[in-house]
Amino acid sequence: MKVTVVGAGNVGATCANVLAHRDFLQEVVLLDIKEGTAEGKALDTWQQAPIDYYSTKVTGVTNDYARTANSDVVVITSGLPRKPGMSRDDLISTNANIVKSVTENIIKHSPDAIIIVVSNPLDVMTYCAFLTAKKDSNKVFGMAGILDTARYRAFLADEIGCSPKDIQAILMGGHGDTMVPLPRYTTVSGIPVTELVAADKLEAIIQRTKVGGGEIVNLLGTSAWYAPGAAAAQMVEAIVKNEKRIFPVCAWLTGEYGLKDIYLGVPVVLGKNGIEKILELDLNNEEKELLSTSAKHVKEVMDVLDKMQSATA
Ligand SMILES: NC(=O)C1=CN([C@@H]2O[C@H](COP(=O)(O)OP(=O)(O)OC[C@H]3O[C@@H](n4cnc5c(N)ncnc54)[C@H](O)[C@@H]3O)[C@@H](O)[C@H]2O)C=CC1
Ligand SMILES: O=C([O-])CC(=O)C(=O)O
Repeated sequence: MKVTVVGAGNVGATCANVLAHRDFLQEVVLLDIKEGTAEGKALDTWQQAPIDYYSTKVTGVTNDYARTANSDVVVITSGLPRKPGMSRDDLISTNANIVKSVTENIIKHSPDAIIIVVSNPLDVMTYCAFLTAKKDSNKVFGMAGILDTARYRAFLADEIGCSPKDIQAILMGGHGDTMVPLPRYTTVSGIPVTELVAADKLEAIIQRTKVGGGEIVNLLGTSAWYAPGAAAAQMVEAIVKNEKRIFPVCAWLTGEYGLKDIYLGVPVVLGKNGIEKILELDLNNEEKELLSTSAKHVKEVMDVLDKMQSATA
C-alpha cells in the first residue's frame, strides 16, 4: 500500500513521522510546495530510523505529483493554520484554493485513492475535496473527531487520575466550538464516567474540549500538530490494515441522524474501503439538539464555499 501526505508542515510531517514509526508501510511520500521542506523532513525521519528501529522510508518531494502516483491513501494537510484571535472558518478562502488544487493533482495521479482531509475549516475543506474529487463519499472524509475525542479523554484522565488508555468516548458534530462530546457514551474501563466525575467537573471538561484547539493556538501562536498528526496516522493505519476500527470521522451524511448533504463528525467503521459503515446512535433530545446546532453552523460555512465556487466557475 502506498500512502502520500500532502503538506510537510507541522501536521503533515508529524503524520509521516508517526506512520514511519508504526512501521507497516514500505514507503510514504511527503509532498510540499515549499522547495526542500518535504525532502528535508523526510531525510530527518529516515535518519531517525536506526535509532527508533523502523524500515518505512519517507520520501520528500517538491510539488512533484508524479511521485505520488497510485497512492492508496492520501492525507491532505496543506493549508494555513490559524493564529490567536482567528477562528478556523477564517481560513476558508485561502485553504479552499489550496485543497481544491491539491485534490485535482492527487486525483490525476491516484484516481482510486482514499482521501483524508485535515486542513481547516475541516468539515468544509472535506466538502471541498469531495466536490473536486467527484468520488464516492466513503472514500473522501476528514480527520477531527479522533483528535477532539483524544483531548476529551486526556482531560478526563487528568481529572480521574488514571491512564488515558482506559477512557473510551465518542464525540460528534463539526470540528468547531459547537462540537458535541457525549458523556452518556463515555466510560472508564467500562465504568460510566458520571460515576467517577462530578457533573460540574464533567461540564468544565466538555467546555474545555470544545475550545481545545484554541487553547493550543493561544499557547503556541499556531495550531497543534503532535496529536493531529498522530490522529491522521491512526486513520491511515485502520484503512491500510483493514482494521474495522470505530472512530468519529467527518463523513458525508445522506439522511443519518436526520441530516443530509452535509459533512459532519459521526461514528464510523474504518477499513480498507474507507468508511464502511456510519453508526447511528440513539441520541436523546438534548444530544439531537446539540448536533443540529452544530450541523447548522457547518452548513452555513459550506454555503460560503458553494458561493465562492460558483463565483469562480
Ligand atoms: N483537522 C484537524 O483536527 C486539524 C487541522 N489542522 C489544519 O491543518 C492545516 C496544516 O496545519 P500545520 O501543519 O500546522 O500548518 P503548517 O503551516 O505548518 O504547514 C502547512 C504546509 O502546507 C504547505 N502548503 C501550502 N500550500 C500548499 C500546496 N498548494 N501544496 C502543497 N503544500 C502546500 C505549506 O508549504 C506548509 O508546509 C491547517 O489548515 C490547520 O488548521 C491542524 C490541526 C488539527
Ligand atoms: O485549532 C486549530 O486551528 C487546529 C485544529 O483544528 C485543532 O487543533 O483542533
